[in-house]
Amino acid sequence: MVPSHVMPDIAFRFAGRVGALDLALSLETDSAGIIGIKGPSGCGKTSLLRAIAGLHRFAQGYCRVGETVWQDETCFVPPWQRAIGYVPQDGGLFAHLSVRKNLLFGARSPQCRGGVTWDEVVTALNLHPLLRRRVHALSGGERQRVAIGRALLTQPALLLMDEPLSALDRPTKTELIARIKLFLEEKKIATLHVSHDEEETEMLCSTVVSWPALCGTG
Ligand SMILES: Nc1ncnc2c1ncn2[C@@H]1O[C@H](COP(=O)(O)OP(=O)(O)OP(=O)(O)O)[C@@H](O)[C@H]1O
Repeated sequence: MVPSHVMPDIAFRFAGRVGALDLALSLETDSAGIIGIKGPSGCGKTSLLRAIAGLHRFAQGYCRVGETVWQDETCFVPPWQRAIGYVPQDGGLFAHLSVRKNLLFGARSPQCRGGVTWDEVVTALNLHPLLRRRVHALSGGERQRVAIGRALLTQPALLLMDEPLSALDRPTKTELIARIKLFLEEKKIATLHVSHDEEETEMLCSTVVSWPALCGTG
């Protein structure tokens, strides 16, 4: 297994308003690994992932992954130019397309740089039986596997996962977590993972950051 210290480090500091909340968040890591983010409902975890993805712009922000700066006082890199794989809470799949076409959409992303192959992703997430299916005919857990696969195929430097396994039963989830963890570590994909399931977080993540530790330091 490849040690997590070879993954790119992450540094961010955001401050600003989301809805009725004033948020100040910061985190700096020497080695990113798979970082779990815990916190009460509504504290801003999704907003944080959206800010890192470039989908929400805090009034003040700084965000760097490895050597690459995505936001600071002088620059704001648009979402499509960030090497991000984002798995939103609802999966964000295209309902009118097949699973194969959803996955290909990730693979065709302009941020592709190689490293993660189609076969590896399809095998790791056991997507072979689903490839011809339409998204609207999938179960919630199947959709989540496809959403993770699509995000991985974009060859992300940073993977953002928001409740990615919430629709899975415990045995399936346990098996999938082991496969995903191995995959992310082998491919050195730094990851931020949000979940209310403490067991999931404990199994998947190398580090867990609680919301109070993230807040008030920005
Ligand atoms: N587009 C929006 N407009 C206004 N308020 C918003 C918007 N998005 C989120 N909020 C508010 O910002 C706060 C943080 O929301 P966010 O979804 O980031 O929290 P969360 O920690 O991910 O919650 P959960 O664990 O329930 O998913 C909440 O009070 C929410 O109501």
